[in-house]
Amino acid sequence: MELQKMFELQKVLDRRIETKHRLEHENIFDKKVLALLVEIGELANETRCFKYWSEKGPSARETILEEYVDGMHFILSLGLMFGFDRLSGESVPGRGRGTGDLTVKFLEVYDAVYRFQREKTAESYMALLETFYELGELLGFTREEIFRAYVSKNEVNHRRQEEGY
Ligand SMILES: O=c1ccn([C@H]2C[C@H](O)[C@@H](COP(=O)(O)O)O2)c(=O)[nH]1
Repeated sequence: MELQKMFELQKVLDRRIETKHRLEHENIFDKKVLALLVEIGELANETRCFKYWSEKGPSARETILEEYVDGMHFILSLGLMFGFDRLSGESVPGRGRGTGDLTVKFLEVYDAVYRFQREKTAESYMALLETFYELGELLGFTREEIFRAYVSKNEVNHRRQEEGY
């Protein structure tokens, strides 16, 4: 299943980054949370959904998808820190809430991140993953598309580590 495969790829990338940057004994939880919050902000910026003062439209779909999977990287990475990859099972059941206002959904995602940061429970993690998938659905991305874009960005991230990014 896609989610399980993404967790596997994320584990390999994270190990590589941690070894290269000597982070095996560091607690980088807060940095990962902040990195995720920044990625969500970058994604919101590309959609321009909240820019009521502007007439410019959103960025290209591909650009938005790439920002989305950057966020997915950090969500998976956070889950791996607590072994929640094993809990996620076969699939994340969509609550069918991938509809509605994009701005509201972004705020729900931020809320889910903060809740997970406080609680660090399997339940709050699954809620975060679900809300993030709902955001993806609202942006018009299928799970297959998300998976393919994730794999491709994961490869880019490996290359960047090779090149001393
Ligand atoms: O421990 C980490 C650190 C970074 N990334 C990935 C996630 C994003 O795809 C990308 C962020 O890179 P910037 O372009 O924002 O520097 O790096 C990880 O997967 N794991």
